[in-house]
Amino acid sequence: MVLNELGRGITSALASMANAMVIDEAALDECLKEICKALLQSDVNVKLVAAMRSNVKKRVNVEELAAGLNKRKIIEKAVFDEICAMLDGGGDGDEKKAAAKDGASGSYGVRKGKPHVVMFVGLQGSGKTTTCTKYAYWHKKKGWKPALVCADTFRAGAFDQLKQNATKAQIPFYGSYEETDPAVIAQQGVELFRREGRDLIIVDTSGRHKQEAALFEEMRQVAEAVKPDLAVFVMDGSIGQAAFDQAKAFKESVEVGAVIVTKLDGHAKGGGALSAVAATKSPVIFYGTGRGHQEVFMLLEAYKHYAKYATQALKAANIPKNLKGGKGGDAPLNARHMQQTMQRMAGALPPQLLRQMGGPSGLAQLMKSMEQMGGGGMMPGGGGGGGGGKGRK
Ligand SMILES: Nc1nc2c(ncn2[C@@H]2O[C@H](COP(=O)(O)OP(=O)(O)OP(=O)(O)O)[C@@H](O)[C@H]2O)c(=O)[nH]1
Repeated sequence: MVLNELGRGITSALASMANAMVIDEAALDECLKEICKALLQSDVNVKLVAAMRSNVKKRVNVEELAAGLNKRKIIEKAVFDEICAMLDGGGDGDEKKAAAKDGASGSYGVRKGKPHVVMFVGLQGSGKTTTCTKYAYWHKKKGWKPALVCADTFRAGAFDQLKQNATKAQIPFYGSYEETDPAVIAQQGVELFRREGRDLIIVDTSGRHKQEAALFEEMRQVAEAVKPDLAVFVMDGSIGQAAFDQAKAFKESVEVGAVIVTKLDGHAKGGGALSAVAATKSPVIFYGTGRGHQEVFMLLEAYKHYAKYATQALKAANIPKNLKGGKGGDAPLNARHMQQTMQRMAGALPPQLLRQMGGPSGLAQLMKSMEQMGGGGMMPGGGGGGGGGKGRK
């Protein structure tokens, strides 16, 4: 996946700076140049890249840093924070958008104990219908009672597609072959499933493009009819630079609170996602990596992506490269050491990112999942990083 290449590019830029004889303005500039190159190659908007560079430069004045301070650590932390800010959209502190407290019980913006309506919006063919079912299925596995409503009256066959997906995933659905007003169908479906006690009602809408004013008006009417707790902007990972304008147009019409990037199993560079994050000020919550409803390791994929940056946090928190214990460094970590490591790592992560990961317990769970996946990419020095970290000062 191209995101891995981005992760590698960033890690290797930081590693070469760390290996420089002297960390001065020139070394910082060289490191930032490499990071910017990696971001641009991944299709991240040039303005965002420039802003990231200038923010890091504003935060770190290498020449003025007092002697004795660990310049490498300060620079890594600044880069890490700025990249995280690109990912999580900054948020607006709105309670309803607060991340789920327990990463295992719900995804971003939905919490157990209260019914939710989640509306999916996006361009034609971005993967809304497919992702609706994946999203429903993912939550069903976590004990939710999801239901799907097809408010796409524009594309012939949309209802049949949703019906087919929902049937395979064994999730109740609602739609109509006769009714032509999507707002009416959406309202009827939401009311029906509310009566049935469903706690996650997902409304799929037609694909539309920002030039289509009438379709945008229709989307506003659907939102007005169902008053979603969360509107999710679904974007094709290969959309690239166009993501910013499109996402912005959606955000101006409905209160988009989260982004899902699809088709990252293909050749998509994925960097456009960061533009959508910037335009909607909302975080990426899932990644779609396939057509089937069971390809629902999306949150884990997102976590994996965060993990790249969490790796930087581990370094910034000065946690040893090798998390294994014992004299030879080969024994498994004991529980106490692991807990201490988690605490230090949690302390080094920006609070918002930590919240998205489900707090310290979500972070611990993530570490465990990464271990189970056998990648070791989460662990510093455990693969995935460039350079191996020798000769570091
Ligand atoms: N490879 C891959 N294909 C995907 C993914 N998500 C969706 N697709 C495919 O993309 C195509 C469009 O997906 P849909 O879910 O129909 O998209 P949509 O946004 O609902 O489409 P409209 O309602 O026409 O706007 C379908 O062929 C899906 O199988 C993904 O993550 N990976």
